[in-house]
Amino acid sequence: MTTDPFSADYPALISIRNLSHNYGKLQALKTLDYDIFTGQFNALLGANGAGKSTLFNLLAGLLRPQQGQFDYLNQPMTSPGADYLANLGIVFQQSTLDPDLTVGQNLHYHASLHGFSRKQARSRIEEELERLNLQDRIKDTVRSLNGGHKRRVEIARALLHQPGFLMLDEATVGLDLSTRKQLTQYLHQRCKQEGLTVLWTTHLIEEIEASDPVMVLHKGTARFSGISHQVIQDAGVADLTDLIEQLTASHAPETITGSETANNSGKTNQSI
Ligand SMILES: Nc1ncnc2c1ncn2[C@@H]1O[C@H](COP(=O)(O)OP(=O)(O)OP(=O)(O)O)[C@@H](O)[C@H]1O
Repeated sequence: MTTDPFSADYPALISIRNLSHNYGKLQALKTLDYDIFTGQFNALLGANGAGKSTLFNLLAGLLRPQQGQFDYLNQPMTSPGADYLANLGIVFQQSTLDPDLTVGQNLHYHASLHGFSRKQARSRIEEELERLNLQDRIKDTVRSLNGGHKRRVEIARALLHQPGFLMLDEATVGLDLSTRKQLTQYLHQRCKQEGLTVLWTTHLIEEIEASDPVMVLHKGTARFSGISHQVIQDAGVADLTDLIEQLTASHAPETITGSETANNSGKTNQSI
C-alpha cells in the first residue's frame, strides 16, 4: 500500500463531502470537502473563527449535519452510531476532568462508563499513564497538576478504551512550547507505531510536521489541503504562519483565484 495519504488508494477513515453548517444567518462551514487519513496526524489549521470547532463538533456527533455528510469507513454518518463512537477518543478545548478527584479516580470513572471491569481498568490506566510518564501522579488530585500534566491525563483518558480515532480541539492552548512539542511528538509516535488516526485542530503551526496532511480552513472554507511541506511549496510562502497571515490580513480579498483543486491527487488543493 502506498504511504502517500494524498494518493488515490490511501485509505481515508473519514470522508467529508459538501458539508455546511449555519448558525442562524452565519455560515460557519461552506460546502466542505475533506479527508481524514488513517494512521496519520491530520492537522486542521485555521485562525480564530475559521470553523474548526464547528467541524470538530459535527465529527463528535454534538452537532447534526445540516447539509452534506461525512462517511466513516465509507458508511454515511447522518447520526453517528455506537460503532463510530466506540472507536472515537475526544479531548475538548476546555478541560473536562474533575479537579477535586485524583488522576486515578478520573480515569476509573471513564473506564467504568466504557464497561471495563475494575481489573481491566487498573491495567489500562497503568499502561496509559506509564506511556505518558504520569504513573507517579495517580493518587494526586487533578487540581495539583500543572497544565501540561492535566492535558496528558486527558489524552490518557481519551485513549483508555483504545479507540482508532482521536480528535483533539486546540489541546495545547496555554501550554509552553516544550510541553506542546512533547505532546505532539507523543501523538505522532502513536500514529506511526500503532496506526492511530489523529485529528489535531490548532492555530499553532509549529505543532505540524512537514509530512503531516494539513487542511487550512478560513472563514468556513477549505483554502488549502495537502502534505504540509507541499502546501507551503505550492503556495509559495515561507511557512504555514505566512499562509495564515496572508489569509487573515485585513487587505486580503475574500476570494482569490484558484489553481489546483483535484482532491487526493497527490497535489495540493488550493483556492487562494
Ligand atoms: N453556537 C454558536 N452560535 C453562533 N455562532 C457561532 C456558534 N459557534 C460558533 N459560531 C461562529 O461560527 C464561526 C466559526 O466558529 P468556530 O468556533 O467553529 O471557529 P474556530 O475556528 O473553532 O475558532 P476558535 O479558534 O476561536 O474557537 C465564528 O464566526 C463563530 O463566532
